[in-house]
Amino acid sequence: MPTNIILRIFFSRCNVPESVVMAAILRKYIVVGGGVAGGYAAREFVKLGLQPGELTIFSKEAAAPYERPALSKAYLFPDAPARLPGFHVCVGSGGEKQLPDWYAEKGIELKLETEIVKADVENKTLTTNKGDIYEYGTLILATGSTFLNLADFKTPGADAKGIYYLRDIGDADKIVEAIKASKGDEAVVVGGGYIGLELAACLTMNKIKVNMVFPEPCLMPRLFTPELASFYERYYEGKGVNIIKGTTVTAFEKDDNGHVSKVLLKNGSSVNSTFVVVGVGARPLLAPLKGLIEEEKGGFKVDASFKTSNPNVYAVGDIATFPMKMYGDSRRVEHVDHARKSAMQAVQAIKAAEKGEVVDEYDYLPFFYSRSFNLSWQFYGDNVGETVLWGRNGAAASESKFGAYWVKDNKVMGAFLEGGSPDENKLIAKVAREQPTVNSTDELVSGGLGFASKI
Ligand SMILES: Cc1cc2nc3c(=O)[nH]c(=O)nc-3n(C[C@H](O)[C@H](O)[C@H](O)COP(=O)(O)OP(=O)(O)OC[C@H]3O[C@@H](n4cnc5c(N)ncnc54)[C@H](O)[C@@H]3O)c2cc1C
Ligand SMILES: NC(=O)c1ccc[n+]([C@@H]2O[C@H](COP(=O)([O-])OP(=O)(O)OC[C@H]3O[C@@H](n4cnc5c(N)ncnc54)[C@H](O)[C@@H]3O)[C@@H](O)[C@H]2O)c1
Ligand SMILES: O=C1O[C@H]([C@@H](O)CO)C(O)=C1O
Repeated sequence: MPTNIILRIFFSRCNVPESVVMAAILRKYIVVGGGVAGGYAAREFVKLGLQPGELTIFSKEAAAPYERPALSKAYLFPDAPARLPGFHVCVGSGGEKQLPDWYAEKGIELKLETEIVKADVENKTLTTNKGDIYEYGTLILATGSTFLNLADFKTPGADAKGIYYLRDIGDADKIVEAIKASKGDEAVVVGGGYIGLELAACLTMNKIKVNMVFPEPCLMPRLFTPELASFYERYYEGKGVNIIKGTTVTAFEKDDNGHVSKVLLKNGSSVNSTFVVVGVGARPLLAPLKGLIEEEKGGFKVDASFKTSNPNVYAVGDIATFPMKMYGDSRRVEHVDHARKSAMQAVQAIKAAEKGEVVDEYDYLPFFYSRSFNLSWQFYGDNVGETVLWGRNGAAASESKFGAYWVKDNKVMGAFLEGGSPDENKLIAKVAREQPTVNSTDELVSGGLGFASKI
């Protein structure tokens, strides 16, 4: 038994408080969560000046921070799949690859496979699952999200073997093994959001017949309009994906070994399948600070520098509900671009505060994207108001570019582009940022990308 635990048992019997027993390890900065935001926060600390021993990062995962988006894309490719160390942060945004040695060289303590299980914001301490107690000067929470599990919805048979979820590299490795083991059986992908879209493509690329099941009338309902969705649905069907819309899974049947054998649907039909991937949404991970910090819209409420209701605690990435300056409201965003930028903003704010300075408010332009098969789309801004599609027929015929603008009160609020080059994507980002006024939507339809190039 480790000495600290023996000591704790001894002192607890003498009624001595734990905080007196355990000398806390003091750190100027602590980051809880070694995902995307954790990795980008580390880089920003180094950039702005960090002394060895000032920063500890805790991660439940065994791998140093990596670019999570790769897991539902190149990690699952049949040929030349991406593997670590190839996609450690910050390569996803064109930065240096931070291997574990990078953290050691910079004097950063990277505690992998270490979960923070308890927090005390009054004494500014954190307790790890190994029983160590750390005391922070400033804490950055970057714990991200976890997947919603069908077992949480009490779907019968949801505990069957052969049902997979995807959040981290361990999950991705299980899917890779299942792909290798699959012998011509059909797969079911549950959910028509990001995971559904990207996993249906990856499994198909691995020559697995995919049935996609989702409750909405069209794919990617969070963003796509029915017309946009119909292009992607037709494209996927052309690749052999069977799309089953407007229904959900009611139960999974198992074989004698407890392995999934059949997926039963609410519409009365069923699919014989031994391989199921579920992507039905995510839930932000607020533990172990839940209850200790003010919440809003399901996340920790932060100001424009990502400071929470506790002045020593910042929250970034998926778990932060932040003021969206452009739209005058507050939002939580579960996308990588925001994870990177919010982490950088928080570190800049922390360092500025030490000098009695303040940073500019976070002024975020929402940016979402996905890649699957030979498709690649980007969206910037706010998907509110009327949607104006351009170039759509050309796209269906030749895979040439097409896009959409969202217009509200005569202002272009959002812009979408399929198949854009980096420069073209910058053009649509500019439109969403500048929100130009349009008198008639005709100029958007006829102008297409040309409209964006004039802004
Ligand atoms: C498969 C997949 C693909 C994606 N693809 C895209 C994409 O293409 N484009 C896009 O914009 N977004 C994408 N996203 C979303 C994007 O990856 C997330 O928004 C982003 O990773 C959030 O960063 P984060 O640092 O807040 O959380 P995460 O990157 O999830 O990191 C959180 C880390 O904290 C750890 N942790 C949690 N609790 C504790 C604790 N108590 N103690 C210690 N460690 C803890 C977790 O294990 C994890 O390592 C994808 C997400 C997934 C799951
Ligand atoms: N390219 C990207 O940005 C990207 C890629 C992968 C994952 N992610 C992130 O990972 C997280 C998880 O992604 P996701 O795709 O699971 O979430 P999502 O919110 O994108 O999609 C959830 C989908 O689940 C479906 N659904 C909901 N309840 C259901 C039910 N009971 N039965 C069947 N289907 C149901 C719906 O079709 C819904 O669109 C999100 O935070 C997402 O932003 C992002
Ligand atoms: O942002 C991203 O980072 C990874 C990859 O580019 C890292 O090499 C990926 O697939 C993204 O979409």
